Amino acid sequence: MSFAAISTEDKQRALSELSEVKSLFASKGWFPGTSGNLSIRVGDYAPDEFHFAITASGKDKSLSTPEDFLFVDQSGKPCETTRLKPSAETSIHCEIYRMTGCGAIFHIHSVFNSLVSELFWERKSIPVDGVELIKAFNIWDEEAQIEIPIVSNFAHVPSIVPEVTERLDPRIPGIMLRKHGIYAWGANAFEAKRHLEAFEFLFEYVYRWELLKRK
Ligand SMILES: CSC[C@@H](O)[C@@H](O)C(=O)COP(=O)(O)O
Ligand SMILES: [Zn+2]
Repeated sequence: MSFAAISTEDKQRALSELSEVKSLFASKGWFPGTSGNLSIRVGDYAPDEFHFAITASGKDKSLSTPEDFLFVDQSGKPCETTRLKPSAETSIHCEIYRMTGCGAIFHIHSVFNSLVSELFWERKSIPVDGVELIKAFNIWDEEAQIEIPIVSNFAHVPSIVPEVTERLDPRIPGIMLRKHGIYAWGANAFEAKRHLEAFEFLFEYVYRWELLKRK
């Protein structure tokens, strides 16, 4: 499906959902120092052709302006003429959409997600054992145990992508970048938000529990 074939209503809906999520996450302090990026897919999906709206790079994400978002294609190229630059991390969004066919991807930096990414770096994943909020990922096993993958954080963002390809676990709707932040996704914005909120709760839990155990 070409970008032109996607209805204006669908594009507008994606932009207003992004705007709503951005304000909410900003109110939680989830975009310190212009960090973080958000995207929502529009139109039909095929692994080799899809489109999504994404936050423009380097903006103060606690503000609402007419220049907050732009549309890009599956290779991260803008779909329309614009002076806006897509997020510096667009290639990671492209790869997650390509691999999962999801509908929305939200990325934030927080102190707890950065701490646990380093705490468990040698293990290459963050273990979570039997915490109720694992159910937010649609994992309903009694005392479920999950591992959230951690990948390297390189200054050259495209170099991060092959590790995402290798480590993404279809059962877990998130991947952590070392000492950087979490990417969470879902079928739509509602689900991606639920997943991100659950991850952040679990990271704080895991961090505090590790400290208690080590006392
Ligand atoms: C300003 S520090 C954060 C950035 O380096 C990056 O990790 C980030 O999340 C935001 O980049 P952006 O290009 O605005 O999407
Ligand atoms: Zn980031």
